[in-house]
Amino acid sequence: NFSTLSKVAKQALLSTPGCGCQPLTVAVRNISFSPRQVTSDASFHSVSFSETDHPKVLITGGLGQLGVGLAKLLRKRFGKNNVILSDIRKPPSNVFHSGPFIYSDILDYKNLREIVVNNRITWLVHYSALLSAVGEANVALARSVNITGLHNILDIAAEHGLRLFVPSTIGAFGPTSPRNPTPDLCVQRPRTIYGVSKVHAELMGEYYHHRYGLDFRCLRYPGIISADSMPGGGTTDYAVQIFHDAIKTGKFECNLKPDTRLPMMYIDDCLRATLEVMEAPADTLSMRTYNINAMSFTPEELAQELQKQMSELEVTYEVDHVRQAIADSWPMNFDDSNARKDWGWKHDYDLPELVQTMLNYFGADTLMARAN
Ligand SMILES: NC(=O)C1=CN([C@@H]2O[C@H](COP(=O)(O)OP(=O)(O)OC[C@H]3O[C@@H](n4cnc5c(N)ncnc54)[C@H](O)[C@@H]3O)[C@@H](O)[C@H]2O)C=CC1
Ligand SMILES: CC(=O)[C@H](N)C(=O)O
Repeated sequence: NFSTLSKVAKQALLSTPGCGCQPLTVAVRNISFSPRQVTSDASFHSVSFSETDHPKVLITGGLGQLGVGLAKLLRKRFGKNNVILSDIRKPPSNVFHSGPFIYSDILDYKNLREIVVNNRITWLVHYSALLSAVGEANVALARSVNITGLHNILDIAAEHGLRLFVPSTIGAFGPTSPRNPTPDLCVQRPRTIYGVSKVHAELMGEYYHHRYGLDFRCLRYPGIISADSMPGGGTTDYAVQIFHDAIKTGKFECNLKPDTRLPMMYIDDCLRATLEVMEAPADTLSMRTYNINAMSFTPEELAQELQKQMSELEVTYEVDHVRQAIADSWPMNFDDSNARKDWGWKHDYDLPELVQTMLNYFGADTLMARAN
């Protein structure tokens, strides 16, 4: 009946909107229109930039492929002690000694809140996630980390007036999206838990922005290629592994078909884009979620570019059907014209510069030694 229904509805309104496990505050539970203690001008009780010289940044999931590099870039800009890396894994000693590191499990709402409060955090970069291939291998964990964890992050950010960056991905598109090129706004029906969770993150972040004034910023990254950090279990991992195997053995077995075209980017471009969009004045952002891109290539094209310098490199193909199906549903080319127009996005690395930079990192000496 109506009275039971309205009791249930009231209960739902009064319960915690975020993690579902820890109440935000007593005040939150008495305000049905907001997920947090205060509304849009939340920053009055947190530290704003005008009060400090620099933002105080927390990076979650910081020990993956991208976090350590981002911490390095942000520390150069804002000072070593203003950027805290966090993860649930034990940091290698060089990372531990290079700046502040803290344990943080994004599924633990109270732990997150304690870190944000004790360190007077003003920017949150949320990198924790399970990527596309590992996500398919463990859907329950991916759902929990990528969706429940994101809810905690959104509520913490809203409650404390933080500027929040959450990366999305080319994987947020699916087989019914236009693939060549894929614009910012189009059908998004991904077929992986990773993609579903990232569309959810985009929509929730934008909803919190419009509803509660959360300063949410999101870039859809292409596959990222780095030399000094390994990818965490995605579909684009081959484009990193090929360099390691080429240098070590002169051979590479690719798990995608030779003509699988995907958007890609060198890590320095990706991290710079992240800093640039975080620093962009709010009035330059006509959207809160942007595609960014640098290049698009196939395994065959990448191998050919490498073979220009390592003519003896042998590439064979042994297709992984899970990864291939994912790649076949993703964009082939990414339209990032809005990012270029609104906040001046411009990539530095195309395929030849990428390959040269990666080979330089691994050392011309190693290559020479192999050639002789
Ligand atoms: N690397 C790439 O090619 C791309 C990455 N992205 C996004 O960028 C972000 C960072 O990516 P990567 O560094 O490559 O990911 P990664 O898989 O290398 O690292 C993710 C990190 O999250 C941590 N993590 C897992 N569960 C956690 C929990 N409960 N609490 C705290 N941390 C937890 C892991 O320990 C790991 O260090 C992710 O959100 C990813 O979706 C988006 C597109 C491309
Ligand atoms: C493109 C991504 O999001 C990631 N590298 C993956 O392949 O899962």
